[in-house]
Amino acid sequence: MSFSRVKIAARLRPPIPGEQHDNAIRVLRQDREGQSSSAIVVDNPRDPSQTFNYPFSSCYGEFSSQEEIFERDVKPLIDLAFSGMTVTIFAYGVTSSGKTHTMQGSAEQPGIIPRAVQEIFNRTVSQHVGASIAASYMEIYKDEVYDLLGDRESAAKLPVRENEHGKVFVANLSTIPLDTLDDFEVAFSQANKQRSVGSTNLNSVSSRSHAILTLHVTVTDPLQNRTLSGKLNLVDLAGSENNKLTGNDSSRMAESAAINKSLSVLGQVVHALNQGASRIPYRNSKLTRILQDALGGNSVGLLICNLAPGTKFRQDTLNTLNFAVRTKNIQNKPLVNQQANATAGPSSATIPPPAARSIPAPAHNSRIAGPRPSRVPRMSNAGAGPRPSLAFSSIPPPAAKRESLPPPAPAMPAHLTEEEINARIAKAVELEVARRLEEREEAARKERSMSVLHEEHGSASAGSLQSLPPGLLSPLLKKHRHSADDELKQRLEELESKFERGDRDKDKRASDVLLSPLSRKKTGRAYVALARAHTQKNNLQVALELYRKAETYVPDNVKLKERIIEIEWAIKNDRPFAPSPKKPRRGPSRRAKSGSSKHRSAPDADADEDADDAQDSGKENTNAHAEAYEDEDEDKGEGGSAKRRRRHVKSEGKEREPGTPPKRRRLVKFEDA
Ligand SMILES: Nc1ncnc2c1ncn2[C@@H]1O[C@H](COP(=O)(O)OP(=O)(O)OP(=O)(O)O)[C@@H](O)[C@H]1O
Repeated sequence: MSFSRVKIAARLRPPIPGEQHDNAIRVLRQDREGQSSSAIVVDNPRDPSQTFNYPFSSCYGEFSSQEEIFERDVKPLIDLAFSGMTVTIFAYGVTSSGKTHTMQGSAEQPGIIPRAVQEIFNRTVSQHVGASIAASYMEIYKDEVYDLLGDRESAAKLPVRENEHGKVFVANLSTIPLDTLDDFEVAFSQANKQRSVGSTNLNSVSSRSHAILTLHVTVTDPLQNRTLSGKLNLVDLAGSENNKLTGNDSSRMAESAAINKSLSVLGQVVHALNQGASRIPYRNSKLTRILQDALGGNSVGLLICNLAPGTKFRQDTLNTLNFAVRTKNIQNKPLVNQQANATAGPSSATIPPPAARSIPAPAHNSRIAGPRPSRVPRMSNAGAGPRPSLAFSSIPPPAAKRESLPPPAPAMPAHLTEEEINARIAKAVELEVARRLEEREEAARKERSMSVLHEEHGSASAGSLQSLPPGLLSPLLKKHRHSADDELKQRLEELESKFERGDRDKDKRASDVLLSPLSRKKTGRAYVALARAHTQKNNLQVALELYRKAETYVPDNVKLKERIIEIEWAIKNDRPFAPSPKKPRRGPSRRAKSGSSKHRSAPDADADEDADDAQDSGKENTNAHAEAYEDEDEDKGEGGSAKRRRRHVKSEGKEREPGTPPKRRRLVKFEDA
């Protein structure tokens, strides 16, 4: 089976009138040796002389046009929908960051939705005589699903169900056939008037719901006697909200709480997928249930991270970008939805599409029959004007009519044998490092019992660290020297030589092949532990390489980035570097108690923190993004979260003396809080 990672694009909007403009968040583009790269750069809130870099293949700045985004990132995905795949594109970001602008746009600057519809029609007309298009459009408001193509005043809450093939669908959601672009324009404009919007301090037309437009593309392929059913899900998420900034009143607060909760669950789903968890909490919100296919399912995914500019939005931006980094690791397994045509009888390879109910097309311009009336109160759009309508005519026609459909994007490579080998190597590395950590823990425990004082001065583990073998992977290599598995031996040798040479490019490639998110995290943690050992021996250059290596496995780890900056600083200024001494544990951690991982109880608490506490950087904001990344602490109550935030706030505000290394903030560990 082929795998496909969720692709990430980041878009920084320009300042809007009345907003202060500063450069705290910016897009960096570089062209080196014919290779172009781009990144979002954010000033470190605690030290403006330092920055956080988030490299993504698609980064758009304030001058990027709607067309640029569509042509570069969306159009290629439309090919996949025509090949029978499900594609999900979702716009994510804090309120007022430009999600609706990106998805819908305006009459002057049409966004992804009108452009995608036009592109589908262009192709259908010019290339696929047998193609048909249909649409459904729903909103998730306060965790209930409503049909936006029906009469919203008397809308029923729609149930979310699963069909016999495990596909999640919204029951009774209407699907309208679209014969012309006009059909869509009329239905979509009408539906958007019904979408729940409200006015907040940050956005006069703020979306109060998540909106999901699905375009169904059915292509009959008479040559192969099959019908391909592709889908394009275009998702405009409601933005997470910091109620201090939005100035929400009580009714808006209820909406805001629902928005923040669903986004928090989205964060938990992404986190669980990254952890390789056996239970993914899709069912904890309608949003994640409906997006299940896009997150670890059979859909091809594009996440567009919308970012608002300036210091005011910096923490939200960091939260959004950290979410993006986590999402990037999610692997989907795209499937082609195809059915053998009736004359040929059912094909064994057939994957039936989800059993969503279609309703007949209304006559042109006619209202679509609404679902059963309900007593669900209609939410108020008071204080907000309608979103501007779209003008499809303003989208320029394609330059030239294409003669034939470009070949579908090649299937993603699925080197299963390679994966197996990699998994074994990852496991071997993990086991070896775990063994070493255990040895060290044992030694440290003995030492601690001899002298508590000694430990408090940070030298407790020094003796045990001396006993670490000089070669990093050599013991593993030795262990497998007589193994019958030549490929495994060869890969270990490669890893060994790559690492010892410090060949970072190849090294990165080696890290890329360890595919399981859990393995990545564990391996990252292992490298952090080794790096720390070298730091304590003052082998700063080696330690730096090891930390960088760790970063390739856990790229979203803010603390790790900070540690790298600190060591770089120490090397550059020829200063020794002393990691902060480990605080003694007050008692067994919650994780240790639950026995979830023996790595967690390793004595190298700093390393453990380094690998785990990425998202803790500045959680002062009480918005949903921040909550979403606190999801490690699954059973935390709100009080616990607030307590942690207060502690973080307390630790802020101490300025660094010029000429001293950047201080590493010691974060309160979840277990301690
Ligand atoms: N790239 C852009 N260029 C110009 N204006 C933009 C851009 N992105 C957003 N805007 C403007 O910023 C404002 C907020 O954008 P938008 O309503 O799309 O945000 P949002 O993320 O959908 O907010 P919410 O989550 O509250 O619905 C709007 O006035 C919009 O026109």
